[in-house]
Parts: sequence; C-alpha cells; structure tokens
Amino acid sequence: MALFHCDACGLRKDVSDKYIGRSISCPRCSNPVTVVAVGEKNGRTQPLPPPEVRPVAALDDGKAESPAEPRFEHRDAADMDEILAGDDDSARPRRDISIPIAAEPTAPTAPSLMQGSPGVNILAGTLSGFQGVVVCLALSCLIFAGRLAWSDFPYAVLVVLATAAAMSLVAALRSRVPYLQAGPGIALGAVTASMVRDMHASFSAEQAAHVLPTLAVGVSLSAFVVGLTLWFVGGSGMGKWVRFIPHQVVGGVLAGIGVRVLLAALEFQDAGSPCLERLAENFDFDVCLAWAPAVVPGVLMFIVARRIRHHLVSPVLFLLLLVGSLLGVHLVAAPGDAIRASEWTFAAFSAHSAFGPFSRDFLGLINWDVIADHAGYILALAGLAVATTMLTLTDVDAETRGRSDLDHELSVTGQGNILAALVAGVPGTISEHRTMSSWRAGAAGPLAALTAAAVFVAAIVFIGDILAYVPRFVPAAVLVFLGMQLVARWLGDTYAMFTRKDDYAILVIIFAITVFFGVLTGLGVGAALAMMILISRYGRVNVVKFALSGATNRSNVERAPSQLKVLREHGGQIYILRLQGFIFLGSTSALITDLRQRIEDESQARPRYVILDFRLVTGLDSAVATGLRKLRQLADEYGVTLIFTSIPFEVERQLAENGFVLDDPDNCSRTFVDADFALEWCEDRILEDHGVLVLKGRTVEDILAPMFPEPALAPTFVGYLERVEVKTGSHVFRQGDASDAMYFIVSGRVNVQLELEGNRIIRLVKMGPGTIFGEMGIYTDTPRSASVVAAEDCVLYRLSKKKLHAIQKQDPMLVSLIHRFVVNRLAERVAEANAKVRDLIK
Ligand SMILES: Nc1ncnc2c1ncn2[C@@H]1O[C@@H]2COP(=O)(O)O[C@H]2[C@H]1O
Repeated sequence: MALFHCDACGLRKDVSDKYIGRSISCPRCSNPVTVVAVGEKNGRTQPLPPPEVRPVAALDDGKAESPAEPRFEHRDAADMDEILAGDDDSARPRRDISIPIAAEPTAPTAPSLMQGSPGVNILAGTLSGFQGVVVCLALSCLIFAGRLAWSDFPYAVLVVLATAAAMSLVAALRSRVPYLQAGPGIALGAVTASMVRDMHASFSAEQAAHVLPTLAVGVSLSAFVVGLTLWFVGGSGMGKWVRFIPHQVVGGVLAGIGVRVLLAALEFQDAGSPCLERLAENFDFDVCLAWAPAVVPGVLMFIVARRIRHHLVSPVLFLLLLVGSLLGVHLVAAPGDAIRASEWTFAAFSAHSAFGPFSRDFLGLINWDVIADHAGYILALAGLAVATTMLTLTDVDAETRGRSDLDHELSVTGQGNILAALVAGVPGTISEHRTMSSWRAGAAGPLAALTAAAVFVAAIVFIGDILAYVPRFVPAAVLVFLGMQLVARWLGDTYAMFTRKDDYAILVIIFAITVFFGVLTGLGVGAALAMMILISRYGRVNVVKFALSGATNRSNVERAPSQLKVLREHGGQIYILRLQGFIFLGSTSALITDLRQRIEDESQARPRYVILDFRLVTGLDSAVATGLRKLRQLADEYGVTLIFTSIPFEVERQLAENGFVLDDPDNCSRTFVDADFALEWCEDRILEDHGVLVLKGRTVEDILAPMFPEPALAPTFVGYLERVEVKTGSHVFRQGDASDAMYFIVSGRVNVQLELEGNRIIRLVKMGPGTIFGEMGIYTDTPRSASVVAAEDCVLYRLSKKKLHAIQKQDPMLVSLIHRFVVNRLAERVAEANAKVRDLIK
C-alpha cells in the first residue's frame, strides 16, 4: 500500500504500490505529488516491516480500517504491521464467488516428421494431393480463364499448383496440427478471380501485353500481403480477437461467394460472359446444353458428397469425373487419338512453357497503377484469409477434438502464403476439406502434408501432358461442386446453428449483397455490420454485475450484536453496485435510470450511500465524465452520497482534469481504495447516527448482558473472566501457540491474521467490542489457527481453559450458557456469510 498526500490541499489517499515514487498531479488541486510507501514521510523512510500481503479467496471483502480518518498519521513503527496487513486493498479478502476455471491448456507442440504410421500418412497425403490437384485445376480456370490468353494458361495452372506445393511444405514443416493440409481454396480463389477480372477490365485490347505481367504480379502481391497479415495477426497473439468476428457476416459472404463461383463455372463452360443475363433476356436451349456437362456431374457429386461422409468420397468422385468425362468425350465427340486434338480438352504443354511470359520485358510491362487501384481487393483478401483460417481451424478442432493454437496456425498459414508469393502463387489458406479427409484417412503426422506437397510437385512436372486428356468441362464441374458446397454449408447448414433468427437474417442479407453487388461490397457491408453487431451486443451487457444491499453485505469488520442489529435494520441505506466490463456513456445512462428507479422504489429502504465499485471494470470511455456528472446530479437531488471504489488513479486524475473531481466530500462524493473500506465507512456513519459506533466506556456487564443467553447470569460469568489490557501492535497470541484461553473484546479492535511462509500476512477479519476470539482453539483443542494483534489499545476479558473446566465441574448450568453464547457467535458468522451468498445469487 502506498500513500498519496497532497501538501497543498491536504488530500490523502491510499493507492496501490505501483504508484510508489511516481509524481502524480493531485486530482483535487493539480499540485504534483510524489507517492510514497507507507511509512515514508517527508522523504524519510521509516523502517517498514517486510510482510507481503496477499488477498485471500473468501466470500468476504476483507476487513476494513476506518478509511475516513487520516489513517496514516501519528502511527508508530508498531502500527506499520497493522497498516501493511490491514490497509492494503489487496490484503482484503474478496467477496466475489469465483468459479474455478480449467487451467489454460498448454499449446500443442510441433509433431515430429515421422509421427504416425508412415504408410497411412503417405496414403492420406496422396489422396489429399490428388484432390488438391483437381481443385487447383478448377481454381486456375476460375481465376485466370477468360482473362489470360489460352497460350498463357500453363502459367495459370502452374502457379496455382506451386501455391499448393509451397503451402503444403510449410504446413508439413511448421504446423502443429499433424494432419493439416493447406493450399489455394475456393473462397479466396473466388475473390482473387474477381480481382483479376476487374484488373483485366482495366486494359484495352491494345494493352494486351501488359495483362499477364500485371495480373501475375497483382495476384502474387496479394498472396504476399495475405501472408504478412496472417503472420502478423498470429505472431502478435491477436487470434483471440479474430474469434470475435461474427459468424453470420463471414458466413453470408462465403455463401455469396459460392453463388458467384457457380456463375463463374457457367460462364467458363459457356465461354461467354454474363451468360445468365443472356438467358434472362432470351431463353436459349443451346446455352443450357452447354452448361449441362458441368452442371450435371457437379450437382451429382454434390448430392453424393452430402450423403456419404467418407474420406474417400471426394477422391473417388473426382476420379469418376475424370474417367467418366474422358469416356463421354470419347463416345460423343472425338474417338481415339483425336481427343487430344479436339476442342473438348485442354492443349498439352510442357512445364517450361509456363516460363514463357517471363522471357519478355516482364517487369517493364507491369502496370502498377492498375494494381494500386485494386488494393481494396488485396485488403479484402487479407481480411477474409484471417477470418476463414480461424473458422476452418475452429471447425477442424471441433470435428477432430483437436486443440490447436490459432495464433501459431495463423502464422504458419501466413508463412505458407509468403512462400507461395515468392513462387508467383495465389493466396491460400488451410484446406478444411482436405484436412478433414486426411484426418479421417488416419493421417497423424506431417508426412501426410509432405506427401501432398510431393504430389503437387509431380503435378507441376506432368500436368502439361495429363491436361491433354482432361475435358474442359471437368474444372467447371468441380467449380459447380465446390460452389454448391459453399452455399449449402453457409446458407443451409448454418440455419440450425444460429440460436437467434435475426442473426440468420443478417447472414442472408450479406449473402444477397455479395451475390448482387460483388464480393467487395459484401465484405465491406459485412465488416460494417460486424462492428454494429459487436457494439450493440456488447452495449447490452449489463454494466452492473451485482446490486447488493448493505443490510446483508457487510464489511469484514466483525461487530457487536447491538451494532449488527442496527446494521441489519438500517444497512439497506447502503446500496452497492459492482460494475463490470467497459463503461460507455451509454452504460452510465442505463445506470442512472436503474439507480433512479431504486431510489424511488418505496418498497425498499431509500439508499443514502451508493457505492460504485469499479474493481471489475475493464475500461472507461473518454465521454464517461459526462455520465458521472449526471450521476452526481441525481445523487444531489436525492441527498445520496456517492462513493467510488477501486477507480484507477490515472482515471481519477483524468476525470479531475475534465473538471470532475471524484473525491469531493463537500459534494457528497468520496473515493476509497476498495469496496470494503467504503462499506466500513458507510456502516460507521449509520452506527454513529444510532449512537452505537463507540461502545467504549461501558462496563463489561453492559456489553455482555444483551448477548448472554441468560442476561441475569452475565455478572456471574464475568466473575470468572480476567481483565487484560493489550497495547496497539502487540500480539494477544500467535498462530501455532497452544490454545489456553478465549477472549471477549470490551474496547478497541484486533486484527485476526494468517501468517504464511515467506513473512506473508493475510488479514482475515477485524473484530471490535462485543465480539469473541480464541474460541476455536479451546473447543477443538488445537493450536491457534491465526495470530491476533491489537489494532488499537484494547481491553479484553479472558476466560482460560482451566477456568472453563472448573466452571464445568462447579456450575454445569453456567457452562451450558457459555457454550450457547459461543455457538450463537459462530452461528452469527455463518448466517452473515449465507446472507451475502443469497444476495450475490439473487
Ligand atoms: N476466518 C475467521 N473469521 C473470524 N475469526 C477467525 C477466523 N479465523 C480465525 N478466527 C479467530 O481467530 C482465532 C485464532 O485462534 P483460535 O484458532 O483459537 O480461534 C480463532 C478464531 O477465534
């Protein structure tokens, strides 16, 4: 505990240790004040006792010193013990019920290369690689077909395959998810395709030479930016924030992308642009016929894959598609070797032909303005990559019961993209489908992803020859299949997922915007909606965690029964609001409305003291001073004293700079280091009003009689007691001592404190006149469970164990009254604790 003492205006405050030595301007008069450790006065450090004081987990808020008075004046060295043990806010036991939270799981470690069965891993990786190659072919058509000349198509295929190889390699070497598969995917592919289409539209026919270099660099640059973004988000540990991106927003965009993929597939199949528009104007059977080779197998594959969930489904479907389409073309159009020369299949090429474009004046032909104009797409790709990586990993974890480290996997995916960009690749992410298939196939180590990388490399070498046998509608059919899967997944499957149907409505709206106005608009509107959703949901979180009454929630000062009676009857004048979360101007308005209702509620005692506890508050909006000013106006109106507790010192100072001084007794506004000090102060005011704050000056009989089960026998009992005087700071007894007596407090206060290893002291409770201590050791016949130290000069009455035994023999009737007396005191403690619990769970 540290002390803030302003010489100019006299303001004294208990502040946290972290301020020691710092110069802080006084919240009341702006005079600069250096905060000193307790015991340090006028630059002279008094010897401080070493104990470190820690909070104790309990239902109570801890005991309080009287905070209203200048607590650090006129203390001698003996007092320091008490101050340290008692005044530190951290030393006060807290009242909150804490629910044990499972320990944060440790991050998974990197799997070793040969982890799992090599045979199974290789098989799973081969299947994943095969699926990946088919998808890569579809993506290269989606992204580049119609934008690049067919002569440049080898380049398109090879850079997409190179992306898959690079990302698989990085996943194998760096990911901690042993079955993770990564590569270019349909969602990012579709956005890249939109970017490429728009870039392409920027060129006139005469600028054809600029098209490939600009598109190629634009795409690789976006992979690079996506990579850097993912790496940065993961590396800086921002994964936990990414999880707040609303599902409905990303889902709507992804479903919309699905429809756009379907349209792109039809466009590709028909080799004409806006085919749907053409069809809408004039129904053309030929157009439908042109779509059929893509739509029919695509829809069939979709239906089968929806029904059978097996890791072999996709590879088998793709294989059937390839073989079936080849047979179909053979039968219908071009039998025998003529297939290779027909228009139905792609033209063969050699891998090195992909480097053709680079032989020209490549760098000089790049149109950087066009790339800069499409920066919005690049940013959209980065945002979507972060969101989809998070969603995919979450889904993979849910399905595989895995426990992956999102930040690490975001970084790995980022690194994969950067490597992909270096080989002129396209943006990519974790492949959910292939990862799940690998896992279902039994992949258990990075060898699976490494095998997939090898398959991609092999594809780069051989694809030129293989393509001559692949009918052109195959990639279109795959796109139909993937597009339908996206729509079904995000528009269909998610319907049941949302507990609130308005969330689903938002998804549908964003879906429609993406379909009709494009991916960029969908993402933009989605981002704006996401922000609004977060603000509106967060704003609805009740800023008041607990609203408690001082009648049942008392400070940790144990009081005499006569005082307890007064507090039970009049404690309702204290109203405690434990605030939580981030406090906006909006939340203070809600607080004012609630408080006004509570004050005007005639069925309950009218609050005179309102304690606003900020201990669980995570932050305050800068405009909150206005709300607090209104709160004070309300307090003035009803004659209520506002008490602010656990407010960070900086915040108090900032508010003061804005003209709102929190600690302003003249304006019925006070601050205390924590709620327990505040509670004690309020209780003292109520006890003072009823003339029972100080029980001093009365005789032991006066104090004892009202609580003794048989008041008439109280003087007989007193006859057995021995009067003891204890000076401030002296121990009555120490923890572990033999228990030889119990004590009754007639005047003064004592601290009951636990002494822990390493000189640490925890104050459990503070006791005043009319209370007893030391009874546990006597009744359980065990050593002292805690030390008891006089916080003030005390007059105690001592009943020794010997005397108790003597009374037992001589006066069994009196001893049973003593037992009842002790039991009553213990029962009172338990009843108080129960009342607090009840109040908390109300
Ligand atoms: N948590 C507590 N709340 C109130 N009183 C306590 C608590 N723990 C210990 N005491 C008192 O402190 C005394 C320490 O010595 P005893 O164990 O004999 O008896 C104990 C009680 O009277």
